[in-house]
Amino acid sequence: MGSKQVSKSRNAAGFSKLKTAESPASSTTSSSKHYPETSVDDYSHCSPTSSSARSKPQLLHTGKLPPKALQSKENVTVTVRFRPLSPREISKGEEIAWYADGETIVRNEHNQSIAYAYDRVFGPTTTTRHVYDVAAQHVVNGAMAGINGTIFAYGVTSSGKTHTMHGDQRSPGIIPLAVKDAFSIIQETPKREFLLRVSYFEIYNEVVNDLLNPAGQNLRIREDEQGTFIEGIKEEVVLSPAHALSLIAAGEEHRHIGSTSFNLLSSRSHTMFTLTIESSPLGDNNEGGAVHLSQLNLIDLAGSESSKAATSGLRRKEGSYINKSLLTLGTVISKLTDRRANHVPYRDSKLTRLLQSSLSGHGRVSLICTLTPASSNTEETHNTLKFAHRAKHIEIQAAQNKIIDEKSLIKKYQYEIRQLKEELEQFKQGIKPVSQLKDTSDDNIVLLKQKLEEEEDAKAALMSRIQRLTKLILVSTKTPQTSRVSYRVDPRRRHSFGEEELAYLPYKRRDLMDDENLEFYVSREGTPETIEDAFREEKKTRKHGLLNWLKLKKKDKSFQGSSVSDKSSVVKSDSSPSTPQGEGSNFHMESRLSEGSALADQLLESRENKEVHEDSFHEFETPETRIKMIDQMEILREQQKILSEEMAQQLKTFKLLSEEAANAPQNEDIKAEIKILNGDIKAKNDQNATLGKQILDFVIASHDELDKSDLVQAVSEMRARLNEKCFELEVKAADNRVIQEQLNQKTCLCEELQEEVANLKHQLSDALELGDISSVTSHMQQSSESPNKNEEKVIEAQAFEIEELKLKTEELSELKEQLELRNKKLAEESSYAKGLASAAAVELKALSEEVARLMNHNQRLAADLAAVHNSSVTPRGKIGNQRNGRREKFIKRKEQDSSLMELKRELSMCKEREVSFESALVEKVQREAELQRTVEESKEREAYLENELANMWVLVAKLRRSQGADDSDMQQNDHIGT
Ligand SMILES: Nc1ncnc2c1ncn2[C@@H]1O[C@H](COP(=O)(O)OP(=O)(O)OP(=O)(O)O)[C@@H](O)[C@H]1O
Repeated sequence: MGSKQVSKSRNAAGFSKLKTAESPASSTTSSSKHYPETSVDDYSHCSPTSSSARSKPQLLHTGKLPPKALQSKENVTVTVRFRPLSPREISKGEEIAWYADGETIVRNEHNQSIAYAYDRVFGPTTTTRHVYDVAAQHVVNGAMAGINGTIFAYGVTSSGKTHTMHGDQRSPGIIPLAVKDAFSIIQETPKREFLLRVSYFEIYNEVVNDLLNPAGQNLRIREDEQGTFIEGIKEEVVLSPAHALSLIAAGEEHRHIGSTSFNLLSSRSHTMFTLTIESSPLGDNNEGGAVHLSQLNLIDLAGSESSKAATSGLRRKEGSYINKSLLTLGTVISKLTDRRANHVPYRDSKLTRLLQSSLSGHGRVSLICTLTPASSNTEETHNTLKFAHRAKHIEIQAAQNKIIDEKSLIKKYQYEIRQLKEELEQFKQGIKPVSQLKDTSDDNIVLLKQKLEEEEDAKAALMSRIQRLTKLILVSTKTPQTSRVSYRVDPRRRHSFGEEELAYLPYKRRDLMDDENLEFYVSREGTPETIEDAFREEKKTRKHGLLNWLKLKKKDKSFQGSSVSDKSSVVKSDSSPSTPQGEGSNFHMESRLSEGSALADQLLESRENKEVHEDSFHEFETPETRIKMIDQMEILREQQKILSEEMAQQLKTFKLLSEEAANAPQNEDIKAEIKILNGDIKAKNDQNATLGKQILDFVIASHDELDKSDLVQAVSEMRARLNEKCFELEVKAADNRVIQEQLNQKTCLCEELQEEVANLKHQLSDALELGDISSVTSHMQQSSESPNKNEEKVIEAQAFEIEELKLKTEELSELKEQLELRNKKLAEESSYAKGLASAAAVELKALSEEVARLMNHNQRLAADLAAVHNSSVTPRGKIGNQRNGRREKFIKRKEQDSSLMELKRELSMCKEREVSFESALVEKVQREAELQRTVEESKEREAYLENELANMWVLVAKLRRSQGADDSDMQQNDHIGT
């Protein structure tokens, strides 16, 4: 069984750099050079799909056609596959938003003018087998002929990618169909021999994990002059479709799958299954023939998730990684189709890094876009259609990779087989039959017998190695003459899966959560346990396919007691006699195993197989180990056969010797030979019995082990769930740690700022104490008293600088003092002016009151005067009295006039004083403003001086430090000097 670890495996480019391993199936280190050739010896040119697959899509609603230049080149094959509306969508009353209009057009139900054309559009009832024939078969054919190929499914979550790529037992997907087809092509190509190996990995949250080797986590993507590759990924040589499918099934166990609101078993990672194909012309003299090397990459992408998806925690994190990588894929495809773009961002995600060679290289690419017709997904479906439309314009050039380098793995094995055969031939010629050793003495006979045994051992080892290597190289069982058409394969090749192969496919993979189980899911929707349970149930159901098969096999064995290899022939597909690989799931049994197997050494084999046999009791948990079991059974049976053949030969010799002994009864040598031969035959008989027992034990033990496998599976499931929970917790813990760290950082920052403020305050107050300066300077002076003459000048300069700084500081301090004094004076003046102003204001107020009083008085007098004047106009009879009265009044009036004059004078004087007070007040206000300005200026000056002072402190500190460094240098120099 070819299980090996290789350190490197090329990616989609098909560039392979292989590394040594011990087992025959191991890859070898090689710097194989291969050159793409434009002449393609392809098995697919007669594919019915090729013509349609190469027509261009056109965006009908814009009326745009692809440029002419594009039409002349080969493009990515882009097909679109609708899935039916799911029962859940139907129950929700969803309607069809997009539909397949004929074989090449997708149209929008609500806006008929929006339509896209592709190489082929598959409706919801199309079978995966038909999708394979149209979208994948030509890529597989090319890969078998040395042209790299990549097939990938793209679409939103739950649109049917995994259904299309993996499928289930009722409807096998593109991957099993491609694997089956690859082996069929080998059967149909009798002129070449092939070596197939597989790798399987996932990209989960931007981390590459090996699905064939659980220890291979977080693998690195590396690049060299030949392209991108994954460092340390495991590659396994495969011998039959069942073997390859068993590896996928084992790998799927490790893939990240989780339940989302859209899909109960949603792929949370992108997976890439790579089949590496090497082939060379058949025959022993094929040294000159070029080896074809290619890779077939089968990719199941995780689905893009819309923002509508109500996810949280881990699922959201996964979703964002998935969306980001798919977005990058979209950007890369846009750039590849935009002739003006000079940079394609392949490196932005691991997915695009690994797809780089496929998208930009010399291989065939087929993109299958899966769609849900549901109206709730209209926008997402439209985006997928646009993505598919862009992808159609990527130009590719299919070319065959031919390796000229002798170090290709198949060449290496072929060379080794030749060498071993030659060695074996030499051995055969070197071993003399016992009957030729008549003249030798007894001692010599013992020695010769020993030598003979050793040679037999070596011969057996050689045989065993030849067998193993031969088993790895796959050849057609058909002779070139019986082949229908050499190098051409029937385009309508059909793949019927044997029971054994189907067992590796999920029984009913990822059925919609709304299928038969819909009610169960819907009725209790929202409760996490329910979803969990459903998820578990679903996973269990998925495994039942394999488990049932194993149980079935167990029964078969107990009833029939026949070997597994026999069983494989029972599994031969009678349903399709035209399908070569359907004729036997153990393809390797039809390889060149039988060639020269008659002389295998049973001793060595039985020793090796005893170990294998014992180990194998613990290896029934996975399909992979089951394959090992089948192989080991085969080996045991093969050994039994070889042993029987050898015993028959020895019996023949024994018969001859007995006849000789009867003719010459005196000949002791013959008797001795007979004795030895007898012993040998007995030993072989015992070994045969042991082998029989081992086979029986093997069958019995496998029964028990198969029962245990249920338990083992349950435990591994629990373990997987536990791991998932742990991972979730880890993610949460990591989030918490990040938040905690951020909080700590903020607190630290706050503390630092507070410290800085305190420091600045402190420095300012220190700077004000000038005494410090002198102490610093004196310290500097002290430390500057260095004996080192070389440094004297520097120290002097520094001392001078410090002196200067000191002077400047003093000057500044004086200036500051003066300014402070001036400030003080100005402040005093200002307060005095303010006092004056307020006094003036009070006086002004008093004066204005006085003025108001006088004016009132004036008015009263004026009123009196008017009254007097009125009364002076009287009759003549009263003239005498009146004359006296007039005089009195005249005198009175005169008096009043003079007092009025006086009042007026007083008033005008008051007014004058008021004006003068007012002008004095204005002057004072002006003066005050001036003083205020001066105060401001002084403050500014003061701030400036403080700043200067702080700068000087910084300078002083620097000088101090440099002085310290100089001192330590000097001390060091002194130290070195001493
Ligand atoms: N063509 C189809 N015919 C019938 N059922 C289909 C078809 N395509 C998908 N389905 C069903 O739809 C469901 C979701 O499909 P699947 O798991 O393949 O989606 P997906 O795109 O791989 O989702 P995710 O990206 O979440 O992994 C499954 O139950 C599947 O059986």
